[in-house]
Amino acid sequence: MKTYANIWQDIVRIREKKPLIHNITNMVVMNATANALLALGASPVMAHAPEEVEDMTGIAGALVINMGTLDARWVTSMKKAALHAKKLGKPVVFDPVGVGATAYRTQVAKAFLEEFAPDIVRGNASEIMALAGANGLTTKGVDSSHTAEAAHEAAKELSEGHGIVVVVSGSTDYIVYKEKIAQIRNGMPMMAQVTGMGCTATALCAAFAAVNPDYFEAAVGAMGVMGISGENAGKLASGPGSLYVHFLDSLYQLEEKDILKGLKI
Ligand SMILES: Nc1ncnc2c1ncn2[C@@H]1O[C@H](COP(=O)(O)OP(=O)(O)O)[C@@H](O)[C@H]1O
Ligand SMILES: Cc1ncsc1CCOP(=O)(O)O
Ligand SMILES: [Mg+2]
Repeated sequence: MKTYANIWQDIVRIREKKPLIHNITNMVVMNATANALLALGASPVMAHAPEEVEDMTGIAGALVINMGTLDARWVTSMKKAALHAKKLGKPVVFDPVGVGATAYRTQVAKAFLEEFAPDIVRGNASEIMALAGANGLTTKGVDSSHTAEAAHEAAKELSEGHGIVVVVSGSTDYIVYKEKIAQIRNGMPMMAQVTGMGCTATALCAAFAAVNPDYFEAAVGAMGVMGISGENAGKLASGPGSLYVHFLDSLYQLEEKDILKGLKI
């Protein structure tokens, strides 16, 4: 199957080009996602001042918009950066963290989706269902209370409605683009007990999108690499703390054979 070769080619490109990934992300995961991008081979920068986001997006290979710790000033920055990225044709990857938990998050996420049609949206099942659904669906916070299986119809609806790639993460990851769907069954359950793993998946989608203009393929690559690295880390970890450390090491040490032998797509 060609998928593994495409993924490996993208990893090689990321390691060679070290694309700058501009992250407007939440305060919980800044360090974790920067480390994961570095371990993969990309070059992260976290910058959210409205005075500089356009300049930063201008020199980046992709933009991550993550609404984990929202406030009004950050929303201004997110919109400015996204508008600029769209103008320049650079990929925008959106993580609607906690959408559905509060009216503010839901309003901001839906407005962002309508206004900018980000190239890739990555969320957990509850978030994708809340983003697609009527105003009624609520989420508990940032963790999912639904299975990814329950959300793939919602993902399809969002993808078709906005012409974007939608990723639902979980025990199986679903990557959806209109009528196309890929399922990845890598990873391990303890990944959900390390904060920032979802945000890391989103950041990796941006790194892959910076080197591969086929954003469906890019998202498949990112989720495959997340899952394989998580699985490899899980073999060495004794709890969430060591899982995180081994995850970074596994990402850094990825070899072609890990993709060839490990990818469950
Ligand atoms: N039960 C599970 N089995 C395997 N992988 C999982 C499981 N739960 C989460 N993951 C993986 O952990 C990463 C984060 O996903 P998830 O926990 O759904 O995101 P979030 O942190 O946004 O809630 C993804 O790469 C996903 O594939
Ligand atoms: C705990 C928390 N609170 C606001 S953002 C955040 C991090 C969420 O990260 P992830 O969705 O990757 O687990
Ligand atoms: Mg999340």
